[in-house]
Amino acid sequence: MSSKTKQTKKQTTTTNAIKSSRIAPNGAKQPSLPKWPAIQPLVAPSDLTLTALLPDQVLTISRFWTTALCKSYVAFLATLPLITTPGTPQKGHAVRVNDRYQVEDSAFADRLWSGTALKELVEHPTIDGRELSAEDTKELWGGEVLGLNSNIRVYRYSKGQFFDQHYDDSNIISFPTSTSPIPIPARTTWTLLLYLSSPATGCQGGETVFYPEAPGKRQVAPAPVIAALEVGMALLHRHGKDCLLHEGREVLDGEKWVIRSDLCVRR
Ligand SMILES: O=C(O)CCC(=O)C(=O)O
Ligand SMILES: [Fe+2]
Repeated sequence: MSSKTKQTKKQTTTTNAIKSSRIAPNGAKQPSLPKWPAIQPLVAPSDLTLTALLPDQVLTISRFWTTALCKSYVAFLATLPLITTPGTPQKGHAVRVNDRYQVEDSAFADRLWSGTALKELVEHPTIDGRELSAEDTKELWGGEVLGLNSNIRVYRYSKGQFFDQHYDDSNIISFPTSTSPIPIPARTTWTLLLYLSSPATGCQGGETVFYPEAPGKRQVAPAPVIAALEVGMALLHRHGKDCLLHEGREVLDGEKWVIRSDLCVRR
């Protein structure tokens, strides 16, 4: 078999999870979208809360997705055409060794936002039992939150793979809405990581570690903050100019699956 035929064969086997290609209003062919499974079963929003792993910087939501949902998603995500990132990164980018899949999917971003507890928890946050005022909420997220970035990223780290120390950039985007053909000018302010794996699914290592800065020149930096993997846990951390140096530690055994997006605020 020639390499071309091989490639075609591979593509047809991997596109089963993906809808056939779309045509944009201007007639341009757009890449196809995954047929994401239903986001259920879920825990009721009233049974979930935000916890500060590092106040004002790193927040988590345990059981954001149920174990059953994570399991069905991992089975689905494994059918997507994931691409192994090169070991040598672009200039200025962190060494990131994992398999990843990336897609612009505003409909899925919206399901992940309003079809789960996330919208409620972000719009009316209670952190460690403390309810935030509307003003504090706006300050926390860096503006009026519109929803999630349609840039959806899926990561699979196998044994030996990791994401070296780096900062996440804030991005300027156009936020699509169903109510208007004109998108809203927006920017991303916080990274969302949704963990689908943990030691309970056979994944060892792979923790996300944050390195807080020393409060002053002559002071020592606080100890690193370690987010241990938990199936179904969502983690939000500030990015852009307020991003802490962080990394995804090497996976020592099993696989680590993550879905990534970002919070978007009105510009
Ligand atoms: O996978 C992780 O633990 C970290 C991922 C990350 O830092 C990123 O997506 O920018
Ligand atoms: Fe990051």
